Amino acid sequence: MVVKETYIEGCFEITPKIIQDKRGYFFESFNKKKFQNKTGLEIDFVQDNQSFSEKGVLRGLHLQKGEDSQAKLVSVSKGKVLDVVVDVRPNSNTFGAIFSIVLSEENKKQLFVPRGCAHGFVVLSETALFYYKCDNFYNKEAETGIIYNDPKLNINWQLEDDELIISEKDKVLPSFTEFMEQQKTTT
Ligand SMILES: Cc1cn([C@H]2C[C@H](O)[C@@H](COP(=O)(O)OP(=O)(O)O[C@H]3O[C@H](C)C(=O)[C@H](O)[C@H]3O)O2)c(=O)[nH]c1=O
Repeated sequence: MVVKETYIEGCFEITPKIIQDKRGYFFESFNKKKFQNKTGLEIDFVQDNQSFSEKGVLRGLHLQKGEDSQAKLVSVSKGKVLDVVVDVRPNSNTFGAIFSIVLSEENKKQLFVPRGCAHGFVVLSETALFYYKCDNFYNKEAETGIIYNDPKLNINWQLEDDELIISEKDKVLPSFTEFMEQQKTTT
């Protein structure tokens, strides 16, 4: 597997080694020892999630706060998404950095999203099956996030606004500025 650290500190792009034979292909979608050797991180994933979405669905930008924060290993098993990470860790050397990458059934790439980063994706194919591992449990009370179209972040989601399908919950997420203000009061 090839592991490259992105320009967000602790966020890694992972390309698994695909073993082809006459029957098809095989790859290790996660190997704790190899992951630790390549990233230097010892991760214990405790929850796996899957979500299925139609084209234009945008989920995010989400994260869980405080001790409920989650690192995620995200991938796409069917279809194609644009995956986006925003470093909102106040003390990070890459605070405010935005990294985006296409994850797809075809490229089989994975992205490791460190704790404390906001994460989201938009579906570019007709449908997409999104699969991810988390190193902390879901806690609804700890959920927070940033509105997808925050003017300061100015993320290019590659689709027009009228193509996007967004949950009512995500439509009222705070702005980046409001989110950072909220962080100050809770830490
Ligand atoms: C995340 C989660 C949700 N749920 C329940 C809560 C709702 O009844 C339903 C849908 O939840 P939500 O609309 O928050 O799902 P997404 O919009 O896909 O949320 C995810 O989207 C972005 C991309 C992320 O990175 C996060 O992992 C996660 O927030 O599943 C659970 O039961 N367990 C869970 O771990």
